[in-house]
Amino acid sequence: MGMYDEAREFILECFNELGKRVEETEDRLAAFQEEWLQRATYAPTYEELEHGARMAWRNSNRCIGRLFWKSLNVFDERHLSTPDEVAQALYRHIEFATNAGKIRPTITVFHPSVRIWNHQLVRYAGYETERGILGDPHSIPFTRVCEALGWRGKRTPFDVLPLVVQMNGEQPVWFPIPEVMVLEVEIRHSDFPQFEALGLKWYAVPMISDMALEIGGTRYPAAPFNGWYMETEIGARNFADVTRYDRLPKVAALMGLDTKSDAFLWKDKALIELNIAVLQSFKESGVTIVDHHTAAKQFERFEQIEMDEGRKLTGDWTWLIPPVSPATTHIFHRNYDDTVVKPNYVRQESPF
Ligand code: HEM
Ligand SMILES: N/C(=N/c1cccc(CO[C@@H]2CCNC2)c1)c1cccs1
Repeated sequence: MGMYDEAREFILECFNELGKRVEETEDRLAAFQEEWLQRATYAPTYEELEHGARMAWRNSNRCIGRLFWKSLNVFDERHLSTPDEVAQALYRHIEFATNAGKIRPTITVFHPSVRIWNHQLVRYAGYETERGILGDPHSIPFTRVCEALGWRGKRTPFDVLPLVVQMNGEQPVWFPIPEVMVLEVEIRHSDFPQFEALGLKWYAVPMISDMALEIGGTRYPAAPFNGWYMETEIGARNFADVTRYDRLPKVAALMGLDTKSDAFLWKDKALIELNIAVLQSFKESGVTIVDHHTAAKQFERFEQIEMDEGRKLTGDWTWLIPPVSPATTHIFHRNYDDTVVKPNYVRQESPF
């Protein structure tokens, strides 16, 4: 479908969902057609951008957190034209979304010529050293890019990477994130005092900055969005994956588990306690987080509401099931139509 039709169809769907009167819709369509004749492009109004960003979340097949799609906070920063202004808007996003731990799901939309090279606004650096890998292995390529641009990491396991902003395909510019702006949670476990000795911590707010927002055929390559974490993302993947922080053996050791045979299910015991530790620590620190059982129940309510409101639910089962105890959720026992509906958030090729 061409851009004209995609834009027209979006305006019709958006105005219908917003309960606009026929006259308003006709006026908007006339204005859109006039603009199309003049410039052959479609620039959503703020209202269309706000509702379009919310529809895109509602259409994110891999997202278990979609129940709250209507509450997304939308900042329109499409008028900014310098890297410094973009950096300031990103600082404002980080502070507003973090909200001292009471996390607010938020998106900031920049002009189509802006590109943010970070995978997430806050993420830890990764280094390959003679004595092995330090930090987050997933960040090794991007950390190299940051150091090539002049940034220098302290080489701790948790160095917060700088923001890297590119305008019009030009040379990217890096900006440090003030430490005071980055809320982090130290991981402890009430039943295992030695847990603290692992020195584990994680940042409070996941803010994806490398996906494009597509609305009515218009693409925004820089549209960072955040929600809050589901604990398994940190406890079962970031800390547990062998290709990430790989901490299960250390957790098993402090729990005094016998790790000589897989059949003792020591990895499974360590995994559960690590996820309990993440949940306890975030809750104790007053930082919003959701467990995978509650998240699945919220998603079930989302499924029901979509049915009630006459929309066809789409989803990607392989991502919707949690990585811990998936078969204890309703998601595991049903299937989902993975059709891609627009507006949506789409992956884009790496800029480096
Ligand atoms: C409010 C709390 C939220 C929770 C708990 C949540 C949870 C999740 C989880 C667990 C994943 C899978 C991530 C992975 O396995 O790596 C995911 C994917 C995703 N979420 Fe959500 N989410 C939330 C809010 C949002 C918001 C606000 C947006 C956008 C406005 C969003 C858009 C997406 C997208 C696009 C994906 C797929 C990413 C990809 O394909 O790489 N989510 N979500
Ligand atoms: N809780 C979250 N989790 C994620 C949501 C989307 C993507 C990701 C990270 O995806 C990476 C690529 C594949 N797994 C890690 C994590 C959110 C981030 C932003 C809004 S909610």
